[in-house]
Amino acid sequence: MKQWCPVKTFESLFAELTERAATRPEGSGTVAALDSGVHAQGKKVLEEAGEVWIAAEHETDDALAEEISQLLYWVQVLMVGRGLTLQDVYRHL
Ligand SMILES: N=c1c2ncn([C@@H]3O[C@H](COP(=O)(O)OP(=O)(O)OP(=O)(O)O)[C@@H](O)[C@H]3O)c2ncn1[C@@H]1O[C@H](COP(=O)(O)O)[C@@H](O)[C@H]1O
Repeated sequence: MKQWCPVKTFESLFAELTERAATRPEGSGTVAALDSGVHAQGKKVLEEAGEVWIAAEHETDDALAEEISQLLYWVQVLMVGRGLTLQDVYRHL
């Protein structure tokens, strides 16, 4: 039988990463990403942004979507690391 798989959203991923930061489960890549510090996180944001740009110019829609998902993840890691909430960002939209 096929397992039910909830759809992940920007908000639910942020909640998941916030929970990882609080509980620090063993083997979590997010915990390692948070521990790597703001300088390393910022470099990942830039790297993923560059990959989004390249994918937008040269790759398929699906490849572009995957790169965008990675950019969103690293932006969220940076936010959680700095202690920003979604509301801190949304109030500027
Ligand atoms: N959505 C993500 C996610 N997106 C990107 N990444 C990480 O970001 C890195 C992407 O950087 P790289 O570009 O170096 O990765 P790559 O494998 O070389 O891929 P390409 O960009 O070259 O295609 C990978 O190492 C991934 O581990 C993510 N790591 C985790 N998540 C989600 O975050 C949640 C918590 O994850 P854990 O903390 O690992 O439990 C889970 O829902 C995960 O699905």
